[in-house]
Amino acid sequence: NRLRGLPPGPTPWPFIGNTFQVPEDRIDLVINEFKKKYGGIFTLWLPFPTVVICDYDMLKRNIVKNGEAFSGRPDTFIMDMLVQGNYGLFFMENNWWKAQRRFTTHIFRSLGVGQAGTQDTIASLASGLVEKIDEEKGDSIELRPLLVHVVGNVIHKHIFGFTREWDETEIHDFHVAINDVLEHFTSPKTQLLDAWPWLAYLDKPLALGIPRTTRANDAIIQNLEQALAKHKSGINYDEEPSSYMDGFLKEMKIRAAENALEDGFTEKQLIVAIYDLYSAGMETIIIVLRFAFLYLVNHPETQKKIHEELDRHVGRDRRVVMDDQKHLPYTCAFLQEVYRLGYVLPVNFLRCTLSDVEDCEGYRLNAGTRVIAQFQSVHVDKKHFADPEHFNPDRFLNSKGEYVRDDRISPFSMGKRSCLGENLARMEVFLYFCTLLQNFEWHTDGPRAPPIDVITSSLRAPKRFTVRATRR
Ligand code: HEM
Repeated sequence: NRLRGLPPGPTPWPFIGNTFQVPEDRIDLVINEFKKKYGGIFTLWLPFPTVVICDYDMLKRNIVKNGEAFSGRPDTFIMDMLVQGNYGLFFMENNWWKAQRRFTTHIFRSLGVGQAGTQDTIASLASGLVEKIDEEKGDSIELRPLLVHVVGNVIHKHIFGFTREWDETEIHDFHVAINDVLEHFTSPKTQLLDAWPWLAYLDKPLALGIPRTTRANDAIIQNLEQALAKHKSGINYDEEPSSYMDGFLKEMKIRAAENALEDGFTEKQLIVAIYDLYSAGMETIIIVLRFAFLYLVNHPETQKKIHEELDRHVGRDRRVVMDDQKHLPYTCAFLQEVYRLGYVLPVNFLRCTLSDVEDCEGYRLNAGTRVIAQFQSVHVDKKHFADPEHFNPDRFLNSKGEYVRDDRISPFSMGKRSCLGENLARMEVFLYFCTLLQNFEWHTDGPRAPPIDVITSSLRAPKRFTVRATRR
């Protein structure tokens, strides 16, 4: 590291670097250990030298203030294997990315994301969810499959223009397949393949899971291609787009007429962009909501306060809307605490520098250096949060009981590559959570609350747990 002018870090092994010192099921915890030893910036060889930035001020100074330089994504073996290159919204690192990101933000806004349109979609799905939970009559329930349907349907509606019924299986099938694809997606072991692609032949001994990943990936692509073919045959180009797919196809047509296809408006890009939106917009939100209910039943005093607040400001008859946030400080503080401890990505997606960075905390990073903006470390940093492992929403209320939004909690990351779906995700989490609390009292399923145990792979989620809900 010294020879290359990189920040210090644990000694790498030849060929494999630090790969086996950062096991994927504890990667966030190991990074926090290295932070104690090396500080807020250090180098891990995975197996390419990768600069990890995990201190709040350092993240602000570099990832945010020098955002453009830190907005690249490296080429990876896994993306080549799955979609034969850097397509889609996550991993595109070329001039297309800006145009694609701008287009997606624009079309989402025109479809009502962050506004009344999406709020209505969520409200209608939430009332279906309440009915489903009612049918259980206080019996033991696992929230996950129910959430797959309602959360999956929101992104499905925005992408395809319609929702699916409870007895249709498409959304659940996608959910199963995407979880297979994501199993080892960001694992340091998978990154070994970036340097040594032939290691793919050692799939079994290295437990890389490649056959399962490719099987699930092929099924997803095939389904999306079929959906696209069906959609194309029914589209009316003269109408306002009612879905992402419509909007994209219309944009393709306009650009073809103007001979301006250079920003990547192709069918291949459409398929992978939908793949990204669908996968990013489903399991992440489900996990946050599951964390919310797990903490809720572990801290019954919080449920009482949220119920009181909802009864006082919303009542039990009208539906909850985003504007209610102003009057629900405790609920907002509770959810911010859930976002703090229930971070969904154990390790952030890889970035790389697009240009030479002369001074990154005293080090010079060449263009193309891999970087991890590890905001999760800040969430549990003692310097920022007293007793960080303890779940305590009160930390986000001031002396007047008002909610204080805290920039140090950044579950959607920061800088130019921060989450594109943040508004949609925050809306879903708030509306689904509040609707379920407005209608039900939540209990542990058994004498003791389920432990706060997590499973970590590319995503970090609570282990399976069940709860009971009784009508209020
Ligand atoms: C609670 C839910 C969610 C969480 C915690 C989350 C978190 C994240 C994080 C940490 C990143 C990586 C940023 C980086 O590289 O620094 C990201 C990127 C992204 N997210 Fe989300 N996300 C969520 C929901 C969504 C939703 C609902 C969508 C879309 C509908 C979405 C679409 C994306 C996309 C497209 C990117 C890539 C952005 C880029 O590279 O320019 N996410 N998200």
